[in-house]
Parts: sequence; C-alpha cells; structure tokens
Amino acid sequence: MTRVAVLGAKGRMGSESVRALNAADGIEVVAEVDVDDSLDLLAEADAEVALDFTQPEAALNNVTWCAEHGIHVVVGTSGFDDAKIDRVRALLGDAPSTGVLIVPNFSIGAVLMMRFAATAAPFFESIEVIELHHPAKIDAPSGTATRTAEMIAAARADAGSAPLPDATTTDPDGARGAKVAGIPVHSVRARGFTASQEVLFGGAGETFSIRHDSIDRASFMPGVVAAVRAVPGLPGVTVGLDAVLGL
Ligand SMILES: NC(=O)C1=CN([C@@H]2O[C@H](COP(=O)(O)OP(=O)(O)OC[C@H]3O[C@@H](n4cnc5c(N)ncnc54)[C@H](OP(=O)(O)O)[C@@H]3O)[C@@H](O)[C@H]2O)C=CC1
Ligand SMILES: O=C(O)C1=N[C@H](C(=O)O)C[C@H](O)C1
Repeated sequence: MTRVAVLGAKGRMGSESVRALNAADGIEVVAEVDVDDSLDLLAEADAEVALDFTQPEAALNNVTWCAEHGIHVVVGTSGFDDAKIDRVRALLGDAPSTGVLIVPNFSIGAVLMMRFAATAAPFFESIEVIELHHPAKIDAPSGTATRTAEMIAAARADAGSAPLPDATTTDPDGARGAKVAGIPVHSVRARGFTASQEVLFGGAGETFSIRHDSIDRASFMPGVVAAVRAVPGLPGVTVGLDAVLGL
C-alpha cells in the first residue's frame, strides 16, 4: 500500500482526493491535514507521499518540509512558479532520492489542451488565453493558464516566431489582459464554472480555438491517483502530468 497524506484535506480538491485515493487499489490515506494541523502528522502517520491542495502561499513551505523529511510530494496547488521550483531543486541537490511532481492541471483534457496549444503556437500570428473559473478561486491567472502561456511562448521562441501583433497604445484598466511570457491571459470568475480554458489563435483569414471544460472535479481524480502512484519513481522535480501519462 502507498501511504498518502492529503494537505488541504477539508478543501474542495482535498476532500474529493481523499475519497478517490481511498477508493484506488494499493493506496491508503493515512493523514488528512488542514490549515490548523501540524505537519508532524505526516511523520507520525509514516506517510510516503504527500498531496498538496492548499493555497499558493502555503505550498512551498509544505514541499520544503516534506523534502527535508524524505516524503515524496505531488503539488496540485497553483502558483508554484519557477522561483519556487528553483528553491526545491536546490534543496533536493544533485542526486535527489525524493520526488516532487508539480501538476498545474490533473485533467487529461487539460493536459492535452496545453500540448495542442503549444503545437499550434508557431503556426498563428495571434494567440490569447481565456481562463474561466468559479468565483471562490483566490488566484489569477490560473496555474493552468500560466503554464499554457509559458508552453506557447517556449514553442514560439524555438520556432523564431514574430511578436504578437497589437496596436493598443491606451489601456489604463488592463482590458488587454495580463501578459504571461508575453501572451495575453484573460481571467473570468463566474458562478456556474468549475475550470475552463480557451486558447484563441488567429492567422490571415482564419481563427482557431482549443477549449477545455472541467464541469466537475471528478475530471481531476484519475490524474491525482496516477500522480500519487508515479511520484516515488520520479526523483527530483518534474513539472506536468505529461511524463506520468507517457506523453
Ligand atoms: N492541479 C489541479 O488540477 C488543480 C489545482 N487546484 C488548486 O488547488 C488549490 C486548492 O484548491 P481548492 O481545493 O479549490 O481550494 P479550497 O480553498 O477549497 O481548499 C484549500 C484547503 O487548504 C486549507 N489550507 C490552507 N492553508 C493550509 C495549510 N498551510 N496547510 C494545510 N491546509 C491548508 C484551506 O483551509 P482554509 O479554507 O481554512 O484556508 C482549505 O481547507 C488551489 O491552488 C487551486 O488552484 C484546484 C483544482 C485542480
Ligand atoms: O482553483 C481551481 O479550481 C483550479 N485551479 C488550477 C489552476 O489554477 O489552473 C487547476 C484548475 O484550473 C482548477
């Protein structure tokens, strides 16, 4: 049995993950940790893997504690940016034995949407990302949108693509969106959405859209289970579910 601790266990993702992990073969949730609990619970429960669904300000501290205690971590919490990843890499050192798997989005459709967007990126002049989430989400832009924009920007840099055309000179209220790696990202927070994203492409005489909708948090659970199973075999830092899915 893989012994798992869920951090943020009372939250929307944490509580659903506890149920999914306990229903999965060969996995047992041995600690359910939330905001007022000590991380010592993980050691007391002899957890082998931790799953973090807390909040952006908390995740780095949790990952650091786990790495220092030799507990593999799957990070589902958004906002785990390059600066945090560098801190974790430095902590793990050159010959890591502990795995830290950072997954901006666990749903298979979202993983494919990001891959397809990166594939399409060099073929169009214009690209904009629109992410749409439930109004209880505390961070913007979403981790998925940030990762998508970074993948698009990397694909365009590799291909030597031109900058996106945009004649805007006046935008006092940020109507053109946030710029993530130079890609405009627009965040919508509205009742009725769980987690959706559309990537819009424009070229001469044509537009092209890639859209993904998570309409229920059930969409994330197969990825959560797969990530928990995989992380002990992935020493060091891994970003994205792609390696776990064999993509
Ligand atoms: N990678 C993915 O596929 C997905 C990622 N997410 C991300 O996961 C994170 C959680 O989302 P969601 O479940 O909706 O949020 P919730 O607010 O519903 O859950 C977060 C839980 O973590 C608790 N918490 C806060 N700080 C700590 C801490 N230091 N230690 C332990 N528990 C803590 C919160 O307590 P309290 O409410 O009292 O603060 C709350 O119970 C977000 O960053 C979100 O963006 C969400 C969906 C999918
Ligand atoms: O907060 C959420 O709900 C989600 N957060 C993640 C993100 O920021 O990308 C993943 C998914 O979009 C749901």
